[in-house]
Amino acid sequence: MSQSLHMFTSSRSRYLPLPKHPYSKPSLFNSDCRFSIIVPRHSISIRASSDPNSSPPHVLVTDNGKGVPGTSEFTPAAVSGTDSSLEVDTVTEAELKENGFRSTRRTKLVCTIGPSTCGFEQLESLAVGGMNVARINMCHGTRDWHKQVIQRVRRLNEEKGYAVAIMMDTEGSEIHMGDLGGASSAKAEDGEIWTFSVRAFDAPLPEHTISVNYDGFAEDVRVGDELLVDGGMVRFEVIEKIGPDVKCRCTDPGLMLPRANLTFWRGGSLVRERNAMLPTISSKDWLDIDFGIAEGVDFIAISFVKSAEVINHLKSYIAARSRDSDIAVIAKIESIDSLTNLEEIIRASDGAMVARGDLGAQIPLEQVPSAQQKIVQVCRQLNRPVIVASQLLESMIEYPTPTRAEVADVSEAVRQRADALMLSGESAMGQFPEKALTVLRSVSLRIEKWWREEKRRESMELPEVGSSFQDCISEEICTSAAKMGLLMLCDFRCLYTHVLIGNSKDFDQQFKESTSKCSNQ
Ligand SMILES: Nc1ncnc2c1ncn2[C@@H]1O[C@H](COP(=O)(O)OP(=O)(O)OP(=O)(O)O)[C@@H](O)[C@H]1O
Ligand SMILES: CC(=O)C(=O)O
Ligand SMILES: [K+]
Ligand SMILES: [Mg+2]
Repeated sequence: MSQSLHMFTSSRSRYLPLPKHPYSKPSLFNSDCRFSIIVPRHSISIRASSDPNSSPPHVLVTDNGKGVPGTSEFTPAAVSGTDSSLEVDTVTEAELKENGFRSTRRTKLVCTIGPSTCGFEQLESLAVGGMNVARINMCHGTRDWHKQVIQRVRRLNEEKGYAVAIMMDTEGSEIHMGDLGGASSAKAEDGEIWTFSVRAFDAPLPEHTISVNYDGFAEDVRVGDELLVDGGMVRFEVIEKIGPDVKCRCTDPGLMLPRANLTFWRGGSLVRERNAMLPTISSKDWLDIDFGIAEGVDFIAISFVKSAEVINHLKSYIAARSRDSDIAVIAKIESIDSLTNLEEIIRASDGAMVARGDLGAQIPLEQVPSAQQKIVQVCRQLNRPVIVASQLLESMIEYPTPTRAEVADVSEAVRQRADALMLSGESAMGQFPEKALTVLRSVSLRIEKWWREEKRRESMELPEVGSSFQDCISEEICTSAAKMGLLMLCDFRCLYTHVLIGNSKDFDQQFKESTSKCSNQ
């Protein structure tokens, strides 16, 4: 019975912007929402909760602690939060003032921070541009470098009233290249012969040589295999094995970046030899996780998750390390195993990421869009926030405008109801990080508006209802109750916002309209 409430809350949740205290830890996701409107003789409390540790997700609207209020006449007096004062962050407030509640963006935006964006002013520009989460990728840079970024983001929040969260992304222990001996990139030309080796080299590396982090690489690979760098951005064919060295001929030229991921394919399938046994969380990752806990990051994203077990393990580790920590664990779906165990992984996690970069190196590229759709759908059904990541605006690393295809891709992710979109290289090392963020923001807003205009909000599929007649009745009642609750929540939020930003004269009118709308539903 609770399943349909659960489902409905999650499907609508993205459309409910969260009230935020400027200094509170913001949620990625829009379904944990509690606030009260205090008006003379009434205390209207609205609570939409998806806390997996508490009761099943639900929406509760009460007046003076009882029932759902009817159409009584209220006059606005004050607005206050339940536990602490509730405010929206500066960016949301500016958006509200400019566009009003109906046009406030719901899709959260995640920016990977790298050399292009690590300065205080650059971070501030991203915050102004709507960045909700700053992601630091532990594959790159030192802990001191990341620590500085975290401190700058915290300072921005404290001094300027932003609510930017920090997400730390682990390296994971999949096979990847070394750091190119300090070079920022290496160009492989068509037909060139390169050596991939598990030997340890002193910098600089011999010409056309790449070091590989996985000791079993030379044994696992076979002559004739296809070697893909970064999911196929550059391709090689294995032509010879000489002890620890593997000689390869470049078949698809391109630019290789430091620590790029490596996969090898045989007869059209990904080869998963002993490397499938590599731990999801490496010893370096555990040290990074300790660092993240000590720095109080808001999210830890785990790369190459294979099963729910690793998520549970990490969650108990975090709980043991810091008793009242509320670090959320995000499962990155980027391996074949994570697709196989999708539901149990998402159930165990606080959210998921469709990490299309590595996913596209593990499954054929043409299967990535349907995998994305499936992951987003499972997240909606299990009430977990989901981030769509990688190559959303890849061309904007170099160019100031996106391609039409990229805009269509961003639109599709929003249309699928992803909770958040992520920039990677575009913001980490691209030439136009702010422009890329503007594109994400404006496309998200446009598609959300389109949804509202098309009145598609209701069309989310409900899970299979029980087969017996009695079960159906319960489901129907629950669904209707949830719809009503959410509609009210939406409208109360609207009223709340108007009061908050000083536009309270509409309060009475709007309250009457919204409550009568609810009672007509
Ligand atoms: N902290 C950093 N320092 C230097 N370069 C960085 C940093 N973070 C990201 N980058 C650059 O931006 C690119 C894209 O970043 P991204 O976080 O997507 O990494 P990735 O290497 O593709 O791995 P992942 O699969 O973890 O996303 C990287 O390849 C790297 O060149
Ligand atoms: C984000 C990430 O890890 C990927 O796309 O592979
Ligand atoms: K990573
Ligand atoms: Mg990845």
